[in-house]
Amino acid sequence: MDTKAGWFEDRIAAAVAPLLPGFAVEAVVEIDSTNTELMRRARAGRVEPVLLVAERQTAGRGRLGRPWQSAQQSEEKTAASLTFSLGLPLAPRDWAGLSLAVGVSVAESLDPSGDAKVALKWPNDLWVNDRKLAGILIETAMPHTGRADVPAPPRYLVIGIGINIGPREADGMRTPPAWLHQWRPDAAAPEVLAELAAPLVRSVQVFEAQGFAPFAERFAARDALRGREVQLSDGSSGLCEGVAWGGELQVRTADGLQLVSSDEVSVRPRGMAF
Ligand SMILES: O=C(O)CCCC[C@@H]1SC[C@@H]2NC(=O)N[C@@H]21
Repeated sequence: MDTKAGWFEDRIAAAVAPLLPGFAVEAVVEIDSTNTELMRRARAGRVEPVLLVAERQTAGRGRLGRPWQSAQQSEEKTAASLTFSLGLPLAPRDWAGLSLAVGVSVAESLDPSGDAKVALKWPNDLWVNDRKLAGILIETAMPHTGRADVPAPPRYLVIGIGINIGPREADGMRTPPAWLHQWRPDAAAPEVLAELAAPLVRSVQVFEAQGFAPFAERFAARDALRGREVQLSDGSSGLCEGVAWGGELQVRTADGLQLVSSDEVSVRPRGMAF
């Protein structure tokens, strides 16, 4: 982990740290993966609330074991990607729909008016015109106290988010990229993080108390798949009827209405390759 202070780290400290009381805000130049680092810490018993931001990741990870490659950094003082993880202990009654609630929060921060058409592609991508702007990787660790008579704290949640800020090549991505500078040419990663960090923490707290229900209509308003023919990675296909109250995708196939959970399959609008 390269923690040498630079412009990026200074700006994160100045712009973001004051907005997140109770969280350690850490910015590093280079790391393997911000998610991997917070999961390592949690397994070692370090379960404090933290926001870890990296200017570069050398082994960024996406869902289903896929790599997450950040956009190429430019020569100027602008990070082409925003990559960070938020870690905190959490004890919701039900975890279903958490990644959707996180997506709603980030989409609303990046595009409050909806004019930029930032859409949510179930279960955890942000799209603009069917191009991937951002991805979300949620992981949890079960901290252990090492003593049978001492109850374990709630699960430690790690929310990793990668956002394309500047232009990037498709470079093997499954979905062609979109980037924030397409509609906000002057946006810089530290300030973007400052816009979305506090609403994200609030959203996670709302989710812990109330589950997915407060986010369901907001998800529906940005649902990229509802009303479209979709294909699942298990080969079946059908008409997407939006997201159920439990966060599952509803797909009407020849066999009837299927409730698809995110662990089972990937989904694409028909005609797009997996
Ligand atoms: O698209 C996906 O499948 C999810 C991508 C998540 C990428 C972010 S970048 C910050 C954090 N660290 C990682 O290694 N992954 C997440």
